[in-house]
Amino acid sequence: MVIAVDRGRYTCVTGEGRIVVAMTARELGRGAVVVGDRVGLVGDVSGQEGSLARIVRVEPRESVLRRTADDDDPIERIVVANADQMVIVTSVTDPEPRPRLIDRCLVAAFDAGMDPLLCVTKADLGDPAPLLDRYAPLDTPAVVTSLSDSDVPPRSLDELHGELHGRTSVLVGHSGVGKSTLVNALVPGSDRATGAVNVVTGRGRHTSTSAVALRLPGEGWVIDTPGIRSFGLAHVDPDTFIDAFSDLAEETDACPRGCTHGYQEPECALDDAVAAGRLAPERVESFRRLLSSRERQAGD
Ligand SMILES: Nc1nc2c(ncn2[C@@H]2O[C@H](COP(=O)(O)OP(=O)(O)OP(=O)(O)O)[C@@H](O)[C@H]2O)c(=O)[nH]1
Repeated sequence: MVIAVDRGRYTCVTGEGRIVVAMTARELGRGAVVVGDRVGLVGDVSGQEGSLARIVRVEPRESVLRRTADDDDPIERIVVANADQMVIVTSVTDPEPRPRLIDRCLVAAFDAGMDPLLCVTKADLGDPAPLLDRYAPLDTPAVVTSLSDSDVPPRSLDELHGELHGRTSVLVGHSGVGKSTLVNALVPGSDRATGAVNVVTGRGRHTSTSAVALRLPGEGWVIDTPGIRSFGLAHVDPDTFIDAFSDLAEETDACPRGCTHGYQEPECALDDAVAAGRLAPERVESFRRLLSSRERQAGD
């Protein structure tokens, strides 16, 4: 399994737990291997210092998390392969929660076939309830954490450990929400700032812009990703956005045929549901905003 990628060097962990650094065989092409990939290695797989193996095969992926930098960006990046859970990390404050980014992550998780988990951090700095309430109508599980010095040991991590156990979970979120802090608490000694990437570069600082996978104590993997500002969805058909808004999707059964549920729809059942108090207006607004921000393009 590939656990880190940095400047053409791929850090892999073998079935026996050996760390092997590899390059890719030329015929695989550039960018063919990402963190989370299961690969076939040949050559020097001793893992000894200075050794370099070669990746000659990438096993079929069970899932692929993609994103584009912007909604109109044709270049699609694969963030990780083979993750089965997306942990959407968002802080109560500092930085403020960004529901539109959360919604985008939910759409991306749905598209990739991953189970979403909401992780609300920095609960010591404010009340997580408003954010949790907003997402309560979805069936998305949520955990709350607070890792301040005054809350030692952080009891709340038990619940997160439970949700991550035995799974391959990718953490996504805006820069500064506390992903690295979480990883350091979840994987003792991981020293995220100098983590697996250090093995590759020999440098003291985490300089990679790609994801890094860390083995959880017990069973499972957690994959930390660099903080993101946006989650472009150029690769997702807007007709499927509604599927990630399961609270809204139920109501749209009553919509006229062909209704896109967007701002301009005269008879959309979402408006009736808001008027009747069954849906929060901000949830519908969130969905419509997302829909309108993503103009239709050829191939949708
Ligand atoms: N009060 C409080 N501060 C926290 C908590 N979690 C993280 N922080 C602080 O928030 C800041 C950002 O945390 P990081 O873990 O570096 O955030 P990140 O999401 O990894 O950020 P990027 O590396 O930019 O993606 C640090 O100063 C942490 O000490 C928390 O639960 N409570």
